[in-house]
Amino acid sequence: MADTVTSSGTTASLLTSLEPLLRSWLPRQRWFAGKGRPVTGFTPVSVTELLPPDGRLGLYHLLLRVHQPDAPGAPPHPGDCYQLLIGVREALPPRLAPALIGHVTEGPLAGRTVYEALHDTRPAEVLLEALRTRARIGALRFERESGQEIRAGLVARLMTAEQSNSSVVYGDTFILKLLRRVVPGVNPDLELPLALAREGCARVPAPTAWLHADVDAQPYVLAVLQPFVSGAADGWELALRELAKGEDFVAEARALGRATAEVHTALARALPTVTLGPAQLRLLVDGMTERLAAAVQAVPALRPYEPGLRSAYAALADLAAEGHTWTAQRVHGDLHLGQCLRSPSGDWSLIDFEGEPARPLAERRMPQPPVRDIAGMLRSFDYAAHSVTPPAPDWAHACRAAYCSGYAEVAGRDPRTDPVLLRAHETDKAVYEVVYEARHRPDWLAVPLTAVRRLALPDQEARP
Ligand SMILES: Nc1ncnc2c1ncn2[C@@H]1O[C@H](COP(=O)(O)OP(=O)(O)O)[C@@H](O)[C@H]1O
Ligand SMILES: O=P(O)(O)O[C@H]1O[C@H](CO)[C@@H](O[C@H]2O[C@H](CO)[C@@H](O)[C@H](O)[C@H]2O)[C@H](O)[C@H]1O
Repeated sequence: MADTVTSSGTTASLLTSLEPLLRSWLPRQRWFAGKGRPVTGFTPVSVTELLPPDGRLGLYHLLLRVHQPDAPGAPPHPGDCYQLLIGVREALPPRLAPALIGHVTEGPLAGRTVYEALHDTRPAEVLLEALRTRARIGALRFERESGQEIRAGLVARLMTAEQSNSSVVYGDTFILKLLRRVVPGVNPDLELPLALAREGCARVPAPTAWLHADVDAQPYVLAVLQPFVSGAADGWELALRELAKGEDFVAEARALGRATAEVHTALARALPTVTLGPAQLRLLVDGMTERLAAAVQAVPALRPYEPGLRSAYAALADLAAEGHTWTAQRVHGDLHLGQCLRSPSGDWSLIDFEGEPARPLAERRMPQPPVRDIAGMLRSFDYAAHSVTPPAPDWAHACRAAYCSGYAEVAGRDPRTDPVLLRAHETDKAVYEVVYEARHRPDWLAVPLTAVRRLALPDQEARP
């Protein structure tokens, strides 16, 4: 552990007290990626006292490596590192009951209650104030983009929607996304919006400030503050609303296609692009094939479709062998309707450039064919249409076509002109979704499995 800044004596006691409480609390959090395996222990990566516990409220920032038995067949892993903001109080007021982690029974903090401090306004406001003043506390570095101001005294509220990370809204002005599972290195959730903002692309809220830590000479991006798009609705809720009314979503799908193309065009200007020749395409296909094999192990319901799904990748390998090449660039990496925000004036923004949370950071930062994001959105229209009763495949088909047309209007190239590349990427995404749902929302598993059945059929190349 690098910098540890606490009042004397409280660190060891805090960690000892927390261990049994976190063992049962952590696996219940939506953002906890190690579900299904017991938590066997912790190693502190960094512990920073933000408020001493001698007053009414104590506040700790923790980076904890969480130990779990390795998943069956997986290579040995040191354990994921999670970011926690822990509050300490004498007792919790009723409004904070959902934030309870547990009651400390031993040591200097005995009799106190520890809780998830992001639910509490004062701790969340401590973070904003630190960003506003560019504070340095222990290993924590609170940074603010030059020329960007933060007004003092904005009131905090935690966003209640369960996500991969946790977000706090300040007034109606800013939103702070606190990353939960953190890895050292450049984080695309800061890197890409900053690059886009500096490129003048208005389709992404520009980062105002961010938190990072240097631990054992390793940089960690921990949180990003952006302007809050007030009154926005996300594409997923809008799509479901239209489906419920029996209305199409074609105009919005086209606008989303245009917005995606604008972001892709700006990313291609701001960051390097590469040509994928036979060797790189081989690696791309190998990656897809390996992910499918791992997914079949994890979710046996995929097994009957494995040969059909493999044929999607084999078709891409054949084109590569014939000498086809494609351009790759930095992309969003996990684009779906929930990542698209429509402002009250009707403008679309894209958010959450973290990529697929389960993938290694180096992989998420690699240039990829832009069709990867397009496939994500096409899957999302299909998701919406298959999450209602009765399913509405024609609704999805119309959205998918309109999205591709909108994309082509801006990018000058229609993704449907590359059906083999598109099918391979849609297949890869559907396989990812099967694993994601099996792990996080088993009740939803049938939705991507429906797509898997379709994508495993050999005549899919002509779609959408
Ligand atoms: N700039 C923003 N303005 C308004 N709402 C936002 C903004 N950024 C994110 N949100 C809301 O916060 C939610 C979570 O943000 P996101 O970046 O997708 O986090 P996660 O990685 O946890 O999914 C989004 O679904 C959206 O509703
Ligand atoms: O938490 P993130 O937004 O980073 O993304 C993860 O969770 C998403 C679900 O919340 C998941 O998306 C899948 O479900 C969506 C509907 O809830 C659907 O619109 C998407 O098309 C579908 O992939 C996403 O895959 C996962 O990475």
